[in-house]
Amino acid sequence: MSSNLDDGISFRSLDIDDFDKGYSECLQQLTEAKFSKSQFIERFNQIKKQSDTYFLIVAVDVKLNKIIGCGTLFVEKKFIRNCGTCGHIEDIVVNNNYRGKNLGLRIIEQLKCIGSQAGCYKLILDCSEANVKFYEKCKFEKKGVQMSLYLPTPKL
Ligand SMILES: CC(=O)SCCNC(=O)CCNC(=O)[C@H](O)C(C)(C)COP(=O)(O)OP(=O)(O)OC[C@H]1O[C@@H](n2cnc3c(N)ncnc32)[C@H](O)[C@@H]1OP(=O)(O)O
Repeated sequence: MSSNLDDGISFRSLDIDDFDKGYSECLQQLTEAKFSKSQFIERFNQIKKQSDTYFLIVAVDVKLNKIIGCGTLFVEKKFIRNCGTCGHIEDIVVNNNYRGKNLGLRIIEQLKCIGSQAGCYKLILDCSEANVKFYEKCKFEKKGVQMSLYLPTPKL
């Protein structure tokens, strides 16, 4: 998966070299996302083994060779809906300096396309009220209520 309109931004799958291109820094504009290079490589390799389940894409400023946006599609195989497949959109972020140029929209378009090819009957996501308008522009509609329960995580 790779696409490049003539604006110096390319879209492609996350690569093992992307730690050095600012993947963590990009994610830090969404939430806490500090991890070492070895943690990145370990997690990257775990994800890579499930290549029909995890689709992580990045937007790259080609001139700077720097990651300026990213997004994830997680594909869930279900029993309901005739053993249907549901896509979960996660961790969408565009670098501050590149917002408002339709990059977020283009990341979502890429994930929609991947979801469609993976046979998803729907794509769902959780977001804050502040991002509702953005996702409506991406043709999502408000449905249901988001609920969370944070669990104590074991120290590894
Ligand atoms: C499932 C999740 O991951 S939820 C978490 C979402 N990510 C974050 O909150 C991280 C911080 N925010 C960001 O990274 C960015 O602001 C994003 C990803 C939400 C949007 O990315 P951008 O590249 O700036 O959005 P983009 O330019 O593609 O906007 C598309 C349209 O939505 C509109 N839009 C974007 N954000 C907003 C907003 N917060 N409120 C209202 N409209 C918005 C734009 O004006 C544009 O409309 P237009 O086509 O009429 O001009």
